[in-house]
Amino acid sequence: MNIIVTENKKELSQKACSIFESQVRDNPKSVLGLATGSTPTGTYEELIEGYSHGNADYENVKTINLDEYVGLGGDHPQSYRTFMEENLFRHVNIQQENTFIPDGTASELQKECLRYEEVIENIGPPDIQLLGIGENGHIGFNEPGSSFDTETHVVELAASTREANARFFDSIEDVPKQAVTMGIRSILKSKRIVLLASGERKARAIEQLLTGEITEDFPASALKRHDDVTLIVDKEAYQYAALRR
Ligand SMILES: O=P(O)(O)OC[C@H]1O[C@](O)(CO)[C@@H](O)[C@@H]1O
Repeated sequence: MNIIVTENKKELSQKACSIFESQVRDNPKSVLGLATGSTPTGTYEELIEGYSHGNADYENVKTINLDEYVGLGGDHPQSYRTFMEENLFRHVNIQQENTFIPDGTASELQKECLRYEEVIENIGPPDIQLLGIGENGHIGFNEPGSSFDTETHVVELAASTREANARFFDSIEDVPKQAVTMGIRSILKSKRIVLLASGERKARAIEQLLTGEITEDFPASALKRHDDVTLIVDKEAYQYAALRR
């Protein structure tokens, strides 16, 4: 795993942005795997800023997102579709029909999972996948204990994940209990992976990722089985790992 340690989240976001912009400049028809959560928002801000300076053209880019809450339609303020529209899509010249996110309101969720996996097969796999990491090591919504063999599937969210994400909702009761997420196997299909971690809150997870074993109890550890992963981590998130390396 290639590791880039930055001073702060701003620098982390700039590094991630420049990797994604290079990808799009090198291949204007790139397929980008995208993530939600608060960590990548800085990267999206940098991409929007870069777009305004002509750094990259998204006209022919396609995007595939990791996950969506079950029960939230694309127009729900907390859906990941809305998150992506607000944080990136509507600010660059990406075509709406080129953006793919699971449908959390599909009446038959199992069919939706199969359909989404076909999207990954047919449109993707992503040339590059952006990932955040949960405090418990989750990637996408693959919680500890998830099989490394899963493709897109429905998950029950861990209480800790619902608590962590409650800040985006009026109350914890409003946080959905399930999500549709790309599985670990789907994520590992990406050609390159860029994992971001920022802040003290992620320091234990990064320590475990870099010093622990590969285990389904810590989903992000599956990334060690991929041969092109870049971890961009700020000093705060790297602090415990730094002591042990
Ligand atoms: O970047 P954050 O908000 O800390 O979230 C970390 C991870 O948690 C999720 O938001 C899911 O809870 C992931 O999408 C994200 O990678």
